[in-house]
Amino acid sequence: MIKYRLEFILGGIILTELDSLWEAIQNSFRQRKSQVTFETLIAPAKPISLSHNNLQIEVPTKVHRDYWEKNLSSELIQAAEDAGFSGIEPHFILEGEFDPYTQGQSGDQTNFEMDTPLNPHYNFNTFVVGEGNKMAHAAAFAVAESPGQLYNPLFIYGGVGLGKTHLMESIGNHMLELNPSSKVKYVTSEEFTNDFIHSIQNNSTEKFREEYRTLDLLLIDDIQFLANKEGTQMEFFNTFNALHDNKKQIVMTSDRIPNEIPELQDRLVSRFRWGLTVEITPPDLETRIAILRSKVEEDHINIGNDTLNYIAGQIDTNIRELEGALTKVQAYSNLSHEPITPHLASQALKGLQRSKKTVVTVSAIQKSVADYYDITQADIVGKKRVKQIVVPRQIAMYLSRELTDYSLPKIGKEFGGKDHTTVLHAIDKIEEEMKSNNDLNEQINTLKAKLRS
Ligand SMILES: Nc1ncnc2c1ncn2[C@@H]1O[C@H](COP(=O)(O)OP(=O)(O)OP(=O)(O)O)[C@@H](O)[C@H]1O
Repeated sequence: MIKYRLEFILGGIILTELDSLWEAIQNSFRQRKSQVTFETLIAPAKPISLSHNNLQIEVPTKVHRDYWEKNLSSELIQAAEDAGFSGIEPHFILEGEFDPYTQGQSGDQTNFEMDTPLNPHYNFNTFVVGEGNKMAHAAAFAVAESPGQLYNPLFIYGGVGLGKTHLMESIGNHMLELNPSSKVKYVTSEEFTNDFIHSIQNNSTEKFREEYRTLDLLLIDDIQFLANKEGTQMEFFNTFNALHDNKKQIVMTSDRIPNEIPELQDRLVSRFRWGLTVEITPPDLETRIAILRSKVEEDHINIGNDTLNYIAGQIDTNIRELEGALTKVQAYSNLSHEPITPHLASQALKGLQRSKKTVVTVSAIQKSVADYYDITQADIVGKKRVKQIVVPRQIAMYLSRELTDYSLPKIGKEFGGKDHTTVLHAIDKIEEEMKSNNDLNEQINTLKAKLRS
């Protein structure tokens, strides 16, 4: 089961996002439910995988599944959100129902054979096209129709929760629809890294290469996390070349353009720019309303246009947050037994400030801080220990915590793979210094204002 987890190997210690999420969910239920409920109905559930907000949970019986679906789902989503994982979608699977072989996955210990299955919901039909994503959508569709022929690689970049993964997986699903025997693989760059590390540990690099270099379509998500990973970059370079030489399609996503990815080898940067680089920008109001409308129609939820307009007006950047807001309103209505109206939505979304945090990306913060202190973004995410760089780096970490929803480990990763304790230490240092240093307060306020404008 552990094979399906997202693993982050840091100096021999394996931390999983899934573990920390599950622990937070369990703690929340432990506090709020009676001991007997917890032990009988909650504790037997086991997390299986977390992939792009899709949380798969295994339960032993149908009774458990019904109970989780009817009584615990909303609380689970809220507990996850409180722990910094917004927009989690739980799926419950009966024990024994999940068969890795039927998922096209082998049962041996070699991690690279464990593909993350494509999410069937992520297809072109469910993707709402608007001003901010129409170019990316057109390019993705063209690539899905003629893989390897037009834009290779296709590089999609943009802020958090704007639909990069949805679009990328749509290419995979469309291609499989047109040609079911195509060999399609979706991985995050972290999964690629872990697969590679496992293949070295298991003396199976040949198998790894065979797996990756014979694909028709490689979808690789969040490529920015290849930053600082020399060995994996080299392997990816060779994988890229093998696929490209054979006219096999490569699609990548990132939160920034290739040359802004810190410590990415120049030869990779130049290859990433061989094809087409397209941006997804935050949706305008009309698109946000259209996304909400399509979601309620799909889920057969009865919500009036005035409420949808209200919700879309409240969340103006991140589509994952937008979907989370809709779920929150529904949950609020279910719990209070009141119909969904704009007034109820305003009550349900009272604590919205958290959502608005994600307006700014960590990369934008790093860039602003670097510009402000006249150093480079690479300095900010690098390892240099001189004071002129260390303090701005700590300020950037502090602002990342203040202005985004990122957890400490996630912030650490954005800063060249630093440990979460380093991030915590930086934040503590800045907070302490701010108590007595007016200049620093002023600088931080200026940066905040700039980033929020
Ligand atoms: N244009 C769209 N139409 C319909 N749904 C969308 C659209 N864009 C995004 N979504 C939905 O918003 C949610 C977040 O999208 P997705 O995970 O693809 O974002 P992302 O850009 O990959 O985020 P991250 O940067 O965190 O990886 C998903 O549930 C997705 O289906």
